[in-house]
Amino acid sequence: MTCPSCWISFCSNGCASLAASSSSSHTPWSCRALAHLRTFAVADADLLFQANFLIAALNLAAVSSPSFLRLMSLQGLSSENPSPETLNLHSFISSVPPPKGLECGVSLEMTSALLAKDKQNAFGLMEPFREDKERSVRAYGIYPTASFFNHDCLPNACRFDYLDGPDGKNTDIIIRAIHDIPQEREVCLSYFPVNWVYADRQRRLSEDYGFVCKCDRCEVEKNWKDDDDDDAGEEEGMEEEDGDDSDERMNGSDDGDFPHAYFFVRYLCDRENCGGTLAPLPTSPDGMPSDVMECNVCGRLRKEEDLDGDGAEDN
Ligand SMILES: C[S@@+](CC[C@H](N)C(=O)[O-])C[C@H]1O[C@@H](n2cnc3c(N)ncnc32)[C@H](O)[C@@H]1O
Repeated sequence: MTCPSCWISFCSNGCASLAASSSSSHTPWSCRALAHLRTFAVADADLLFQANFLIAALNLAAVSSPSFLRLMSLQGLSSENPSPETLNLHSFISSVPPPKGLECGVSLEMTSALLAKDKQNAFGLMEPFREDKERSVRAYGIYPTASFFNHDCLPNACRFDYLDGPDGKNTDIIIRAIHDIPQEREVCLSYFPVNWVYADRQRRLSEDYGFVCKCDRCEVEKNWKDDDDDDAGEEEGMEEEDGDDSDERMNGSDDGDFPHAYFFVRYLCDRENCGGTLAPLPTSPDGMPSDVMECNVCGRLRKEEDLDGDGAEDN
């Protein structure tokens, strides 16, 4: 179903009327802004996503001031030297009359801060996994509570979503522990697939999140030669590891150069082109932990005892 004013598509009439309700995403203001966006020369798809984010964020100021303030409280500051893309997006958004609640207009500082919050906090919900095709992002969302999770290149929790699952249109995300987490240990996610090599991880963390990662894994991998790095996430490299001593390696007590082999063998999905992370299904209603692991990308289920030879957990 297509909105006749801005030409945005909805999956059904119900979805369109929900979006058009007074407290939701498709208000008269956002419809006008989206129509204006169609006439504005936006250079590429990434800028278009960001322009859509700015419209959704500013619309939030009109429909729910507490939600907008919550968004503004998330990590991500305006830049002192805005990029040409930020200037371009600001020139678009400031050419739309501001929404209710922001009558004094949208400053360059606010545009820049909103874009930083988007970059540092948005979760990309992916289209369903297919072995023969690289997945692309299906939707972006900001989940302000989940935004508090910091990153670790060997995370102890991971995110599941079921956007195209049996319930349909389910935009919830679920964070599950990958293994038992010792008391007082921080719960961390990986902001991208765990099998990315050191250089790619550092680049993404520096460009999009503004920090240099010094986690245990990076401290080991920064000393690897480039060709070692290329092998890090590949199955051959992992399969060469002997499962019997991998607990010791995970604890860093081995002087080998792949102390995280245990994590890769046990918690990385080995399905072709998947790269997902495995975590146990939720506990049963009577509190019994599940021994079935689910992949957060392809959804494959596997019994814990089938994952490796020793079946032991170190935490
Ligand atoms: C989604 S937020 C995470 C929560 C944030 N630390 C907070 O207090 O609101 C992402 C930002 O947290 C910081 N961050 C996350 N993981 C980090 C890490 N391992 N080391 C340093 N900073 C990290 C970076 O500033 C990053 O841009």
